[in-house]
Amino acid sequence: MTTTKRRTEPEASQEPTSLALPARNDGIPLDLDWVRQVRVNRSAVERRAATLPTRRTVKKEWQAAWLLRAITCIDLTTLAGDDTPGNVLRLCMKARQPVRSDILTALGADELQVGAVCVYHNLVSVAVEALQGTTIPVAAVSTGFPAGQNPFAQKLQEIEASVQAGAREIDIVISRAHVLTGNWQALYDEVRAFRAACGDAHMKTILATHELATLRHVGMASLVCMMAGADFIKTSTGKEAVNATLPVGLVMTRAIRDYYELTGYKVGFKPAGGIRTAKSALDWLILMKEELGNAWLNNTLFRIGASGLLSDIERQLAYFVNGRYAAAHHNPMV
Ligand SMILES: O=C[C@H](O)COP(=O)(O)O
Repeated sequence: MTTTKRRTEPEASQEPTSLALPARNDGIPLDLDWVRQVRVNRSAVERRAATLPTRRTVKKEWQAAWLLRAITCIDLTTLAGDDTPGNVLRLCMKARQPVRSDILTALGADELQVGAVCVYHNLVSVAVEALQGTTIPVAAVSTGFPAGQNPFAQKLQEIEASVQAGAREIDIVISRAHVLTGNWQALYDEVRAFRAACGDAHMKTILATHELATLRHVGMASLVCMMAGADFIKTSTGKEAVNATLPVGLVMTRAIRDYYELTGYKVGFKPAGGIRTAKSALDWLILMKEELGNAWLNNTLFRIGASGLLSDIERQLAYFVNGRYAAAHHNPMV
């Protein structure tokens, strides 16, 4: 993505030395000139995305270390019609101890936990209770997830109810119609209102990129959502026909870079949907390192939304430790 804007004074410290939370993105007034300047060269983006997985070879103990890092960035998710308090409880147990202790010990790793547990609103209180005594936040999908076709007032109430129930992170969906009709002011106002309703809860803004028609729209919507105060921008609900892809990730991370260079705010990135293999988790980590640098390689600025990824990562770690794959029942998901 190319834009011509640049921040005039670079921030003094570019790389964090600890995992202290970055300053929250307060947003800025809607800058329509900047939004309209966005251009995306689709074939260049696709070429670059295709080379990303080949740019770094991460093997052996380095691969194990990267996979452990990936686990700490997972928003461990269940968003199914047949979710019950029981399977959310089991998911929370997994979130507390995502990898078998014998494998962790063999890797010389400390205790490990995932980035968050992500559920539908009605199961927030179950997850909050199950995670008591940990620092793992509960994230709630909201605003008429996944289609976002509920009345606006109802969307605000849903956010407020999830925050009230203890969700510390809210994954909202945008109205795709605002993007498809070029109504950037409406998108800005909507996301700004969602951010106000979130209060202290961090807001991840789901673009549902596959439904935005073009990569340019993805870049424009990313910018508008950040201007409106998104703490994270997120690719997909996991329910679109195509979910997180590297070309979309490239456009969104470059929008994050442009926004940071102009405003000084670090906005996080969350690819979600269809990410199921350890190999793909490595690809996403490589994208983050290449496009945004080490500052974005931790769970304050990077999450992977996934329901099935952890099983494969645990399987690969077991292989690294034991030299053979464990049977599926040795690493149950829930
Ligand atoms: O936000 C997370 C996604 O809904 C998870 O999608 P997934 O089930 O394809 O991993």
